[in-house]
Amino acid sequence: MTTIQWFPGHMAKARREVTEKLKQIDVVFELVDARVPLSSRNPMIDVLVSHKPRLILLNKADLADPYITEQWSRYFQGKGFKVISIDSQTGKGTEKIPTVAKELAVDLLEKLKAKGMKPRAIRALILGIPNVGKSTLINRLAKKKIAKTGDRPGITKQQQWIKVGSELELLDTPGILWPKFEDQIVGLRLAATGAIKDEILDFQDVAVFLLKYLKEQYPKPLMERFKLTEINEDVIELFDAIGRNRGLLMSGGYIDYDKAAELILREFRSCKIGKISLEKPE
Ligand SMILES: Nc1nc2c(ncn2[C@@H]2O[C@H](COP(=O)(O)OP(=O)(O)OP(=O)(O)O)[C@@H](O)[C@H]2O)c(=O)[nH]1
Repeated sequence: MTTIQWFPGHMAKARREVTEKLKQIDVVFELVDARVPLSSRNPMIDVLVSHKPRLILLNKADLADPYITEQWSRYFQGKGFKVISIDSQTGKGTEKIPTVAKELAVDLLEKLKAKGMKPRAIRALILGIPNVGKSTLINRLAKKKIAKTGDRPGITKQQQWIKVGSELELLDTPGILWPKFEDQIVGLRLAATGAIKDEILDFQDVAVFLLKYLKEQYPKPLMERFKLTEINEDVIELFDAIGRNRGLLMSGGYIDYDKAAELILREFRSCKIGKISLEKPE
């Protein structure tokens, strides 16, 4: 996971670097987390890449609620975007990317043709906030390990194009942009997915937020995973029940809330509670 601290200077620099990269490319692949598609978008993305055709990739779809991911696809399509839901780890869905990229660049290809030029490969850039899966997707499309997790704003390296089939080329370094910070709920959603480091937000707060959400939206999977006989309205009671059932006790028989919070977050992130989305379209 990234170590970037997004101070204003770093944001300005990331923005400059992305603007520089955009000059070389035809289409943008905006990568978001399918569990939190709006919270995991950069707040300035629409302004920054307004002049480029864009494909929205709902990544980590293997972890998200398929029914809600479908709703998100329709939501973004309704806003005029092309959308594909993908799992970059296994590659599921990624095979559709070259064809959709070509559809997006149709105007460009027409222009080249009109000028009597040969059609060339479409050039794409992957753009997203930290930890959303940019490197995993680049490696998947390249069919080998290319992107290092050390590729950070500020570390200059020779950029190269990766061939993805015969009609698509991908910049081997992604564009990294900062997440939204202004909204507490956005921060909690990002923290729950692991996009924000656990030291930044109190992880007990994050676990409480998650548990409140799960008890409202996913009571059945929650009960099954933690062998609960009922969903208690009081979150502390829920913590207690989970802690007791898993034997997370301190001396004196008190529940170890730190351990219980850690467990809830870990099991959510590793999909053990189920395929869960933390955000729904309005
Ligand atoms: N389950 C699942 N995990 C994924 C997927 N894509 C990426 N990951 C995991 O998410 C974590 C972050 O992936 P990276 O590819 O390092 O993300 P990044 O956007 O390059 O991150 P930064 O380098 O911090 O900007 C890793 O643990 C990946 O294995 C996916 O589609 N499904």
